[in-house]
Formats: sequence, C-alpha cells, structure tokens
Amino acid sequence: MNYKIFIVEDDPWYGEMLKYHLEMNPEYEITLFDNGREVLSNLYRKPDLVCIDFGLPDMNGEVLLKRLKQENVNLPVIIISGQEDIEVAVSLLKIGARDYIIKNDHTKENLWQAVINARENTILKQEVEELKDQLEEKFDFSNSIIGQSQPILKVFKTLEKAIKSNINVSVTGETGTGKELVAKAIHFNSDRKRKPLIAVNMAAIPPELVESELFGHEKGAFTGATSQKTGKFLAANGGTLFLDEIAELDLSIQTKLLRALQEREVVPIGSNKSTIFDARLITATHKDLAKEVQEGRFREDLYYRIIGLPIELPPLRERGNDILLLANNFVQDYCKTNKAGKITFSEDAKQKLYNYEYPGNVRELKAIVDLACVLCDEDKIQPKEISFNKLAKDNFISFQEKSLKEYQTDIISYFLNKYNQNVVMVAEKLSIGKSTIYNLIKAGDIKLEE
Ligand SMILES: Nc1ncnc2c1ncn2[C@@H]1O[C@H](COP(=O)(O)OP(=O)(O)OP(=O)(O)O)[C@@H](O)[C@H]1O
Repeated sequence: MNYKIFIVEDDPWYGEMLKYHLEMNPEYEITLFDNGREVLSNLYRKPDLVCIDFGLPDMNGEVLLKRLKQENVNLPVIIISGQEDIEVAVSLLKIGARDYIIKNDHTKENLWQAVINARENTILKQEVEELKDQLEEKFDFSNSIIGQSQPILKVFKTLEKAIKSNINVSVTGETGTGKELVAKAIHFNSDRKRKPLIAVNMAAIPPELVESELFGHEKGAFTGATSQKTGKFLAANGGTLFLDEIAELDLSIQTKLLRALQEREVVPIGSNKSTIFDARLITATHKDLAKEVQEGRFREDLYYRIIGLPIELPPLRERGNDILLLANNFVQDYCKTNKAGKITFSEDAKQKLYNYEYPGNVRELKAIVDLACVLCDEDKIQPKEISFNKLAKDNFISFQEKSLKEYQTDIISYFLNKYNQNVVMVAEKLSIGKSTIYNLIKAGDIKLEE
C-alpha cells in the first residue's frame, strides 16, 4: 500500500523540488499544498505523514502542528524550517513534531531519512499494538489457565474480583502451581493491560542489589553504579509489579519496601528526590507467609500491606480431573508446536498420570507429557512412555546413605554441570522452581562454577 505524504510549502519551486526527490521512492504518494488551511481540510484523505514549512503565510508552523495533533495525535509531522533556532526546534518536538529539519544544502537527504524513520516508527508502533492484542488474547484467563475442578473454579472467582479492582494481590501455592501465570492473567485482563507488567524474582537477586533493582540508583551512588538506573517500581508505572518469592526479602529491604508502599513513592539510591509511582502490586511465594511472620522472618506490617486479596493455588494432586484436562492440552500444544499428527493417551496411561503426586505440580506434568510425546512411537501414549523423573532417582539413590536434602543438592549440582550452569534449564529439566535452585545457591549448598 502506498505511503501518503502531504507536503505544505508556500514556495512552489521548493515544494516541487521536495516532491520530486521523495517520489524517487515509488511507494510514496505525495500531495503538495501551499497553505495550512488547505491541508487541514484535506485530512479526511488520511495522510500517513505531513511535512510542513514552518513559515507559512496563513498559519505559523506551531499553530498548524497543534491543529494537526488535535485531529490525530498519532499523525507524524516533520517540520522544515529556514531558522536554526534550537529553542523553537525543542518546543516543536515537545508538542509532538516527529522531526525538525533545517533548510540548507542537505534538506533533501535529511528529509529522505526523516521519512524513513517516521515510517519505521509507525510500523513498530503498529506491531507493538498487535503484539499487545495477541498477549491479551493469550492471557484471557479462560484460555490460559486450564482447569474445571472445584478448587480452580474458586480461584477463577477470586481472579474476577482481582481483575475488577486495583487491590494488591498475594498469590501462594507450591512450586509450579501457576503463580506467575495468575499474575499475568490479572495484569492482562485488568485496565492496566496496555502498560508494563514487570516481574522480579527476589530469590534470583543478590541481597546487596535488591534495593537498586527495585528503586533504582543515581550514577555514582555506589561502586559499580556507572550509570543512572531506573528501578522496577518506576518501570512498572501505570502497570503491574510482580514480586515473586517475596518471602526471600531481607528484613532491611522489607523495611524499605514497606516505606515505599506506604508513601506510594520511591527514592533511588544516591538521590534525595522521591518519585510517586502508580503500579499495582502482585506478590507470590511458595512459603506460608503468616508462618514467616510468626517466626520473625517477615515483617508483620509489611505482611498486612501486601496481603490484599489472597489467592491460594491448590497443588495439582488436589485438582482431580484437571490433571487429564491439562495433559490433553499439553499434548495438543506439543502437536501444534512440532507439527505432529494427533496424539492421544491410552486408558492405562491416563490412569498412571492420574495416580501420581506431582511434587512439581503443573510444570512437572508438562515436562512429563512433553517427554511422553517425544517417546511415543504411534499416535497413542502408553504407560511405559510416562516417566516420573526416575532417571535422576536411579542414578543417585544407590551411592551411599544420605539425607533427602543432600540427595537433592547432589542431583541439582549434577544437572547444573551437565547443562552448563544454566539454572533456568535445570529448573525446567527437574520440574522444580528456579527459586529452589537460587535458594540453595544463596544458602551456599550449591556453588555455580565460573
Ligand atoms: N492451570 C494451568 N493451565 C495451564 N498451564 C499452567 C497452569 N498452571 C501452570 N501452568 C504452566 O505451568 C508452568 C509453571 O507455572 P508458573 O511458572 O506460573 O508456576 P509458579 O507457581 O510461578 O512456579 P514457581 O513457584 O516455581 O516460580 C508454566 O509453564 C505455566 O504456563
């Protein structure tokens, strides 16, 4: 489709010259106007871009720019001006001009590039909007969170309430029960869906960096702060901040977090200026926060601040038939992604899936089903193709008598070595939360090799 450009220039020779030059790209459809009023009355023709001469006889460039922006705030406008006044240029850019070009020997080339930039910018914006639409569809929670069991239907009811309000939400549940998925579903179904969703895993950040990660820092605020950094609170402005593994926060940071939440403002490290933020807070943990409070590891006042609307995700073993519903969905996903023909489960395979405990919950079920799809020779999965992480158990259990925790550490270390110290991949392979590994690293039980 042609890219429609309006040029408004009262000097006919100069206008023709610009038109001639831009028409070298056959995709550009150029229309010339010699005054502001005429271009305004032709906006119904929906130009993709308008280039205006700053010194038009009937309307100065600033007035025309404002009128164009009133009509269509997204319309890119390039100003071409005879004067090199930086202040004028800056004020026009602030009002919304896309570019400011001076009339000199390079105008043609500069305009050519400015049009390319403006067009690319529009395409990028359109792509972002399309991606946002796709995300919304993806996280329409009836599509993304699979389940029809009573405990999950109860969760859906609470989710509806969370979506309609702006209240803080705290999600609890064992590893792999879908806490992050729930946070996404709330964000992408709420009024904040077009603004950022920023997720931070507290267990993954070294304690000394948490404050700067959350609140930001000024350049030179501490050794290593070579440039200014925006914290996650401000990055999430207008949207949602998801603090995963909140129970892992140090008590000193808990105090700072509490202050920020009470005042609704943050102060970056090294700054004396506070900035108001507007982000909805969703927190998650696999721990029992109330117990953490009782045992003195979590501040009571912070607990009451963040608890808001609690959502407790049931373990998969308590979701009955959802196990098979989820398994079928994962098989379909597998077939779609791998362009495979239809695969189903034999009755015995279903029974085997149904009877298992799933300590790694939905994440573990997905890994089991994916593997079964790979292993199955025909179009029906048999019980022998369903394996419950037996490999790790068989290899490690016979070495010597150890505690369960020691076995766990051995297994994780083994996999970290095997997969090049890639925590995310090992978590996926073992169907455990990344945070479980990060916690062991933090506690010094496991050391990542260089
Ligand atoms: N009800 C569900 N329907 C479909 N997929 C689900 C469901 N619950 C979880 N999943 C999938 O299971 C995986 C794990 O979910 P998620 O990361 O949200 O769990 P989590 O509770 O945040 O885990 P962790 O505590 O380890 O961080 C993801 O791939 C997610 O999409």
